[in-house]
Amino acid sequence: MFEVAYYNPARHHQHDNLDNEQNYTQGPNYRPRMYGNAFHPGRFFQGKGIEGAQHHRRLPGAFGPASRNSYLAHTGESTVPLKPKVITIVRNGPKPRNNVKILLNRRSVQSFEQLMGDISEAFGPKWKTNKVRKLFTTRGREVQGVADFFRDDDVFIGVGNEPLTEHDVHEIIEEVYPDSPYAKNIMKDFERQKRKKLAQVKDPVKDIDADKRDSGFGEGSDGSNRDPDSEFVLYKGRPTEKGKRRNEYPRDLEVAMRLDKEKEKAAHEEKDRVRRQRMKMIDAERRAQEEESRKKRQVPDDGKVEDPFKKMKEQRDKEREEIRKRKDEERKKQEEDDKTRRDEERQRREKDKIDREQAEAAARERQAAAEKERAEREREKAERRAARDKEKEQKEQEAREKERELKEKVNAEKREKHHSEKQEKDVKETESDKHGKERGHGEKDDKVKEVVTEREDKNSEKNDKIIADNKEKDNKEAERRKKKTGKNRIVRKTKLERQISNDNHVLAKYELGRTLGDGNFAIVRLSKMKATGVEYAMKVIDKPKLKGKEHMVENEIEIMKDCNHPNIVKLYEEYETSDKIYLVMELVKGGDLFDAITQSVKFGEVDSAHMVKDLCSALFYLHSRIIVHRDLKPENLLVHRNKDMTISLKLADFGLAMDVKEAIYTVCGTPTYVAPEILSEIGYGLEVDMWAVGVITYILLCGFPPFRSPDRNQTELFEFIKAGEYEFLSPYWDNISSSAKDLIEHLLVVDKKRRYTAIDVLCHPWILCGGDVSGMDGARIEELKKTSRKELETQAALNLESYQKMKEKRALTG
Ligand SMILES: Nc1ncnc2c1ncn2[C@@H]1O[C@H](COP(=O)(O)OP(=O)(O)OP(=O)(O)O)[C@@H](O)[C@H]1O
Repeated sequence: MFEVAYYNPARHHQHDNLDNEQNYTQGPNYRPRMYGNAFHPGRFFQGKGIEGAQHHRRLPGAFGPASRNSYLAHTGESTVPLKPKVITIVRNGPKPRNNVKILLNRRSVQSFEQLMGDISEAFGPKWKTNKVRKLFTTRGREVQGVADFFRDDDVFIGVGNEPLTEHDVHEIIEEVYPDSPYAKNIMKDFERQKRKKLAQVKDPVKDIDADKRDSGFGEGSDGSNRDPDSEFVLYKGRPTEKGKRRNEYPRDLEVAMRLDKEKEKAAHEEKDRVRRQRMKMIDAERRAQEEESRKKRQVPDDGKVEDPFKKMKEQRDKEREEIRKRKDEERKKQEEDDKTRRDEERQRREKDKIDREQAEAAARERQAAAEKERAEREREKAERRAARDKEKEQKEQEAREKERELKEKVNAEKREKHHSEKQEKDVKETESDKHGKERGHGEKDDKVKEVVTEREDKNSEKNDKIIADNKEKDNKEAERRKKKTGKNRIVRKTKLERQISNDNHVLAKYELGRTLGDGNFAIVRLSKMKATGVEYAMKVIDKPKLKGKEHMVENEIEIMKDCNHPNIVKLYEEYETSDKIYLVMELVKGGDLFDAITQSVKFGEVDSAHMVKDLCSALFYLHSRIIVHRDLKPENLLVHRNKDMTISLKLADFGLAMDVKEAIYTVCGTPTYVAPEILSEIGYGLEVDMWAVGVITYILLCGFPPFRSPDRNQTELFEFIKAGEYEFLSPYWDNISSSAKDLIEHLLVVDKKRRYTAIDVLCHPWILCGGDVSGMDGARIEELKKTSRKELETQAALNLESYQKMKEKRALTG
């Protein structure tokens, strides 16, 4: 802290100058100011740069006496600028004007703005709404910085948004220096100069605008070319309510002071100018020297010695920057590439998806079209088949008619013959009677004649009785033969002999066991005759399922019951109930050949040859009776395992079998085994079975069929069959004998006339040698072939004869 020394020259004159004061500042509303204890030295305003301040808010005599410094400033005495000083701030505004005194310490002032804020605050609680925005000296200079406070002036005029007029300044000077003669002189001078200057100044606004940037303080205020009038620039304030600016200048007051100071300042300025010029020269000289030495040392332009580390660092930074840039570029490029790749990928996926969908749609359409076409074909086929079946039915009907007629004819002839024989006998008896009569019975002659005549008359009546008697005799004979052949020999019954029964009756006789297999219309079950304990295979046919195909079962039964061959499944009994037909058959325990192939995949040539021989033996038997099976396939060949572990086959399922009286056109069978002539619909016969033998033989030896469609396309398969296109695929056929292949080649022949018959097969060397021709002598084989053929042909003739006789006999017996 330091003490403030006050010097108040006005204090002694305050009462004396009241009138003058009034005269000088009065206006119509002038209110005389109270003087006296206007200054309170004990209170100072505390701010950052302000040591203390005394408020005088609208107190009478608000203006205290000016300090010595202020006085000296006006008298032109020099001051000590950086010492702490007390300054008076007069707030411009309506009278009485407020003022504050502030003790300023140059060192503790931080900024001009802060100081301005503190000054505003010093004017009391309403300072925020009535801020001091600018400060002027009593000479009209604007305070621009802190340094301005420490020059000659110690009284300043604080201005807010309101304008500061010349009149205001006059009033304030009068208030601050009420009794000073100097102030009066100033005013006079001011008026005089004003008049003079106003006359000289052509465009004051221009001058003011040019000069208002220069407050007259600080560095800029010492320019020698400056217009002296510019120092009178005052604060213009805001536009008036009417929007006009009040550009009024207190020049008159200041002119005198300015002129006084001008000379002094000019001298100072001249000194300064010379000094600065000298300094400039010295500075230029120094720079030149430095430049020279820098060049010598090759130092950089900034005048500093080049730092190698700094250079390295710069170099490194530069490199890093380049690397970073390069990486950025690479990254950007990579990102662009990735984006392009992703876009391409997405486009490709979308295209694929569209292609796939189109392909699927096209496939669906194709499939739908194919299905439609297939359905159409099936429909046409079914129509053709129905037509053929109808035709066949008619033919069969006709045949049955013929047969019945023939039977009737035969019966008539028989009856005729029998009748004539009887008559002959009667005649003979009559003759002997006649002889007897002649030998003593002559009286009876007339009676005999009567009897003969009577018999002749009753001939027709008796015929029926005789036929009935004969039938009875036949039945008795059959019964007798049955008893004679033993218990295991079951006499096969004719169709007429089918026992009409009920399920309970069958189940009372047979015990039904597990299912052995099933087909389209039937289920085959293991069964045991309760009385004997002998096992059979019981085929239980579902009649409702048969609807429309009853003739097939009739065929099957008709043919089976006439067959008696070791390689054909035997039929022993048949029962019919309201909804079922029971067929009691020979039991074959080894399952079917299909399962056997599935288990073994394929068979050796020896086993295969034996199986083919069995099959062809059965076919030889059937074919010699002119019966075609039409459904030869591994599923219908039952496997019988012999005690010596060899396999025998037994032919079953005669559902499609039939007598061949003429060419058959019915398309039937199983696709893999069907013969080309069935497909070509040119009419077929027994040969179709031999084609199937060829297919089965092929399968036995390699495990797969000769005609295959890779796409399981039946049309394609049939095309292969019709063309007879097959091959002995390597490596499967590499080790199979040419003899076996030769047999197959003679069976899978499209031309049915050139195709091997069952006799041909049974006489083929491969069959004759049991699948092993290696050790067989050629001549021996030829001899065997001949004898075998001869035997078979004879046998075939006998078979046919006996079959025909049997048929005839059956026809005769009704
Ligand atoms: N005598 C039998 N001994 C043992 N099993 C048999 C016998 N007969 C048939 N089977 C078994 O029953 C299955 C069906 O027999 P079968 O073929 O006679 O019936 P299906 O109804 O005529 O058949 P599909 O509908 O194929 O013509 C045969 O595949 C076989 O496995």
